[in-house]
Amino acid sequence: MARYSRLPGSVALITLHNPPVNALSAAVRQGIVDAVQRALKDPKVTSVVICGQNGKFCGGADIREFAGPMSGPPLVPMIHAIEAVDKPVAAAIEGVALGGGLELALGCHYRIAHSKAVLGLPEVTLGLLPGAGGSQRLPRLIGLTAALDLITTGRHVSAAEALKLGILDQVTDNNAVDLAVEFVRSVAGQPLDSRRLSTLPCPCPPDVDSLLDKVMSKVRQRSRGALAPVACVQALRAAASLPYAQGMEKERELMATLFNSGQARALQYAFFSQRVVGKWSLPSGASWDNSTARTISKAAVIGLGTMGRGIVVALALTGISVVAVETQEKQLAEASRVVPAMLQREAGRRRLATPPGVISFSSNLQDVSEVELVIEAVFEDMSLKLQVFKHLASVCRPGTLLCSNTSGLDIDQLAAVTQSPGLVVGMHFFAPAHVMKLLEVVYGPRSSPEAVATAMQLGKRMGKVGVAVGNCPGFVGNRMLKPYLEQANFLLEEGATPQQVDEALEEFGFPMGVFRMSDLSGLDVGWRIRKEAGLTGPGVESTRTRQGRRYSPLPDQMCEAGRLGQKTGKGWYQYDGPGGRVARSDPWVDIFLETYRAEHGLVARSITPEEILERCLYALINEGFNILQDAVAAGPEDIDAIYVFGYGWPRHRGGPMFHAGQVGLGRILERLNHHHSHPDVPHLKPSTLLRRLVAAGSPPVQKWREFINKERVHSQL
Ligand SMILES: CCCCCC/C=C/CC(=O)SCCNC(=O)CCNC(=O)[C@H](O)C(C)(C)COP(=O)(O)OP(=O)(O)OC[C@H]1O[C@@H](n2cnc3c(N)ncnc32)[C@H](O)[C@@H]1OP(=O)(O)O
Repeated sequence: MARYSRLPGSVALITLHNPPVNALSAAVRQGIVDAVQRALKDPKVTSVVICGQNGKFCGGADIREFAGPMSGPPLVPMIHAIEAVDKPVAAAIEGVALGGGLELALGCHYRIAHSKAVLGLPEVTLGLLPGAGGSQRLPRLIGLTAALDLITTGRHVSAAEALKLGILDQVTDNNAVDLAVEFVRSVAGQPLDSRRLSTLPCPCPPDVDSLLDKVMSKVRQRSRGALAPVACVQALRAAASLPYAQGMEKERELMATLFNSGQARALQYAFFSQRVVGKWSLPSGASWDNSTARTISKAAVIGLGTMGRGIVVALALTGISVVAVETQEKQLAEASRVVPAMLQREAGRRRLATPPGVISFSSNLQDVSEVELVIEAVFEDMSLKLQVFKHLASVCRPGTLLCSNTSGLDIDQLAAVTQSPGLVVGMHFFAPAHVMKLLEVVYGPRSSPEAVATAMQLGKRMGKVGVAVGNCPGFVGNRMLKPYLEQANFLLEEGATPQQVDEALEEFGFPMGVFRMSDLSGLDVGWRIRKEAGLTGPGVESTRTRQGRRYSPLPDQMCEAGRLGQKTGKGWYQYDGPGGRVARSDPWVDIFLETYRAEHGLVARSITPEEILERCLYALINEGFNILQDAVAAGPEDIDAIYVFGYGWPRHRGGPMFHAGQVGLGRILERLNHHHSHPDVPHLKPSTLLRRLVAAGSPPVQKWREFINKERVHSQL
C-alpha cells in the first residue's frame, strides 16, 4: 500500500509500504494512484514527494505477481499520470530504486537521493526490459549511449554515478526525504514542461545507427541466445528514432513477447533460487534460522596453487587477515609476488574504498595456530589432505574450524583424523576462486550446524552464492558432471567430433563446450582422479569396459600422448603453443579418433545435435534426480544455482532441473529410456525419483521439495 500524509507547508508525502523492498504490488500501485489523486485534488497541496518506508525507495515490480494473472492498476498509465501532475513531484530515493522503482522515479519531475542509494534497470536479468517507460525515458534523460549500457547490462549504479550521469538532481549524506521536501517547496509554481522526460528529444551521437548495430552485435555475442538483451537494444533503437508514443508502443510489444517467454520464467526462477539456497537446511533439521554462525576475522589458507591463491584474495577482499601457507619454497616465493598484485587488481575492479585485509605469507604450518578458520587447498590427493588435517588438528587452537577446498573427496574421512569432527566442513571453491560466485559448502554426517552456518556466512561475506550440500563423491556439481563427460566421450567413440559436441552445447548456451572446457582446465585433472580410482594406469587392461561399466579410454590416451590441453598447446584442439587460448580443430585428433574406432571395431555414424544434447544433458539431469533422491541436495533450486553459478549453465534456461521441467519430465523419461535400451549406451537408467514424479503427473519444479519429503516419509524413495 501507499500512505498519504500532508506536511506543513503544503507538501503531500506519499510513502510506499510493502516490506521488505516496497515492491510495486497491486496494492501499492492502487495506493499510489489514490494518493496522487488526493494530492491533485487538494488545493492546499502545492508539491508532492514520493518515498519508501524503512529507508528503501522501491525494489521494482513485485516479481512474485508475474507468475499469476496481473490485477490492479497497471504501471504505465500510473507513471504517466504522475508525470502529468501540474504540481512538482520529487522522488526521495533511499536504499534502492530498481526496475519499476526507478521507472516510477523517472516519471517524477525531480529525483533526490541519499549517497548510499543504488539505482538501476535490472529487468534484463529477469528476462524483461524496462517496460514501464524506462526504455523510453532513461535515454531521453541521460542520452542513448549511457542508457544502452545501463539497460542492456542491468547493472546497478551508485548515487554518485547516477548524479554524474544526470539521473539524479541532488545527492545528500543526510535525510533524502527532508531534502526532497525542502526542494519541492522551493520549486513550487515553477514551469514543469522541461521536467517531463516523455516530452524531451533523445540525445544521440551522430553515428547513431552504427552505434546501435555495434551494440546489437556485442549483445548477441554476449547473451548466448538470451532474448531480453536483444529486445532492450530494439527498444532503445525505437527511443532514438521514434516519437515517444510510438516508442512506448514498441516497448509494449517487446515486453509482451518477453513477459510470456520461457526465458523470463527461467530467469525469474533463477532470481528466487539464489535466495532459496541461502535458506539452507540439513537433514538433521538444523537450518539457517536456527543455527548460529561465528564471525571470522582471522583465517589461514594452506597450499598456494591456483585455488589457494584465489581463496586468499577472496578472504582478504572481505577484510579478513589471512595467513597464507605454502611449504614448497618456489611456490611460496611466486605466490608472495603474485597474490598482492591479484588483490590490488581485484580491489580496484570492485572500487573498494577500504583497504582489504592483511596477508602474511609463511612456509610454516605452525603459523596457523592463532586463526579461527583454516581452508586447506593442497593438491587433490587424499593421503596428502589427511596428513595436513592431522597436522592442523595438532597445531590449531581447540575450536578452530577446519575446511577443505576439495572438489569431491570424502569430508568425513578428513573429519575422522581430527579431535573435533563437528568442526570440519568442505568449502569447494571454483577457479578463479576470487571471481567465481559459487561455493559448495559440504557437510559430512558429523559436521555441526555451527560449522555449516559459519562457512555459509563466510561465503556470503565473500560475495559468493553458497549452497549447502551433502557429502558424496563429487558432491553435487562434479557428481553430475561425470555422466555428462562420460556421454560426451562415448559420442566421440560413436562418430562425433569434439567440435560437433562443443557446437551443440554452445548453441544451447554454455560459454564453452565440454571439450574446450577440458582443454582449459587440463585433461590431467580427470586422469589423476581416474588413476586413483583404479580405472586407468599401469596394469589396467585397455578395454572399453572397466569395473563392470562401459568406459572410454579416449581422454586417458590423450594424456598419455602428452595432450593435456591449453597448458601443453594441444588437447582436443590445437593452440598457438603452450598457454594458447584460441582453439583450432586439429587433424591429429580426427586421425586419432578414426584409428581408435578401427582398433575397437566401431563404425562411425552421423550424430545429430539433438542426440548430443539429449545424451549429455539428460545424463546430467538424471544424476540431478539421483542427488535429490539421495538428499545430497535439499531441493532442485540448490542444483540449479550450482550449475548456473559454477558450471556455465545458461541462466536464461534456469538450471538443469528447471530445464527438465520445461522440456517435460515425461519426455526426459522417455528419451532416457530410449537411450538406456540401446545396447551400447549404458548409464542412462532413469532415476526412481524421475519415474515417481512422472507417475504423479509431473508437478512443477517448485513443488518437488514437498513431493520428495512426502515420498521419503512414505519410504517410496
Ligand atoms: C506486461 C507486464 C507489464 C509489467 C511492467 C512492469 C515491469 C517492471 C519491471 C520490474 O520492475 S522487474 C523487477 C526489477 N527489480 C529487480 O530486479 C530488483 C530485484 N531485487 C533485488 O535485486 C534485491 O532483492 C534488492 C532489492 C537489491 C535487495 O537485496 P537484499 O540482498 O537486501 O535482499 P534480498 O534477499 O535480495 O531480497 C529480500 C526479499 O525481498 C524479495 N524481493 C526483492 N525484490 C523483489 C521484487 N522486486 N519483487 C518481489 N520480491 C522481491 C526477495 O525475494 C527476498 O524475499 P525472500 O522471501 O527472502 O526470497
